[in-house]
Amino acid sequence: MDTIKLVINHVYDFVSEKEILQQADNATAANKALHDGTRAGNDFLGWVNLPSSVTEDFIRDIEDTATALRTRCDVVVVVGIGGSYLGAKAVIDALSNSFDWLQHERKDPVILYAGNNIGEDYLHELTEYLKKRQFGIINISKSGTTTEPAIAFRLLKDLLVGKVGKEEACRRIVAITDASKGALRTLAGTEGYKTFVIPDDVGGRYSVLTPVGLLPIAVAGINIRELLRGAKDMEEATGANTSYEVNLPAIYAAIRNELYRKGKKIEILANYNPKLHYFAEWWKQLYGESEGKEGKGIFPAAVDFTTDLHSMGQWIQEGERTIFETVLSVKEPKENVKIPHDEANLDGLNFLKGKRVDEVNKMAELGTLIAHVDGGVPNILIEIPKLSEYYIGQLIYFFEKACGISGYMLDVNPFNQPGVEAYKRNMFALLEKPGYEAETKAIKERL
Ligand SMILES: O=P(O)(O)OC[C@H]1O[C@](O)(CO)[C@@H](O)[C@@H]1O
Repeated sequence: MDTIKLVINHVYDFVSEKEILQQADNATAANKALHDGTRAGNDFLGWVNLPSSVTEDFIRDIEDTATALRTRCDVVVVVGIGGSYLGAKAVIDALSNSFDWLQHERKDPVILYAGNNIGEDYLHELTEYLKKRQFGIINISKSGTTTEPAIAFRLLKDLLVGKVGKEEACRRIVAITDASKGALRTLAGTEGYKTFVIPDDVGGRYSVLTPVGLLPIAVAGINIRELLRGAKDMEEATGANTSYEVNLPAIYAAIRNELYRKGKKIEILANYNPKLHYFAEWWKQLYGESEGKEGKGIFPAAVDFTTDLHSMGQWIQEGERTIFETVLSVKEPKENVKIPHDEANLDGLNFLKGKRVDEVNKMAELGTLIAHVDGGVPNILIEIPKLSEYYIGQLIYFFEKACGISGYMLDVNPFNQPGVEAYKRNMFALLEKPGYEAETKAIKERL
């Protein structure tokens, strides 16, 4: 299999090859536990064999539903928060034209997002824009009760029904939720929306290869078969019996845990391609919710280079030495743009004339890697041959698998997120939600 590559020699000044090899048993046992279901969170392991268990009927259903939405709508709004939108946005942004929404003669609908914040102006501006568009909605919530998407959906549904009537609105709304529980499942049943199920044993942040990610991605005109093929190849290459030396997620998980033990408490995911910005946002949720608990866990941060070399670059080079970097390096861009000659040469850059822009980017990448390692920042490099459905599929499964292994190596349950409830309880108490009377009284006394 042609594959993404893991380059680890730039951590050797901080973690030796021997120390990495010493983690073989630990990492392999953690990987095996994900397959055998013998550790905490074993009711959330549906993602492990997901790519290889997808059926042709399922893919057709997704593709047909996507075609129906594409036929009826110029704009499709994906309503969801956290794992219910980040995976789709990560893949769509990685594989689309950066100026997609400005293209006039489009064959694919514009994909917009709502329900991932409670910004009043955002919702107003979105609904104003949609008034003039033929739009549809993919409403995604595993629990079916999350406040942010529920508020956005109320507004968008009212707008759509008012604009095209109940019957046509029903054809343009798809609900993706739990098989039987939650408000969204009930609503979809009453209204007769087309629905897809988020499997019980797949948590939100591991759900990009379920309808949660696949439907919006297919609506955007991206080939989900290739995405799944990439993920499936990575699933096969990282099975329970794969030996540690060639099991990329196991090695990545082991290194980051060794670095953490040595005081590297923050991992910065860096990219040199602006299309990967949201991939890092997806990754941040995956690792942050999975590992940040019981007073433990690497803090996942992200930067877009070279943009952020002109802002965060100073901190990374010379700030507190508690960080390491994982760099996403795309080998081959899709296009070929050469730097032109300039007669006046006022910027002194004629020495670059005729060179590809990517050559400059690659030298910035290499120069940064050397500088950061010299400055005490270990670097892990993930080489991606090109931004395609196939390699993004590999990368998704690679990071999911590594996250499960890493969480088990850290000795936490990587599949729960109890801490997220704290803000919700306070918000509901402050909003005087029925049933929260005691909490309302208690919190108001603290104000
Ligand atoms: O799909 P739901 O149930 O609306 O949840 C959305 C997100 O909210 C969280 O549950 C945290 O509150 C995430 O884990 C999840 O991805």
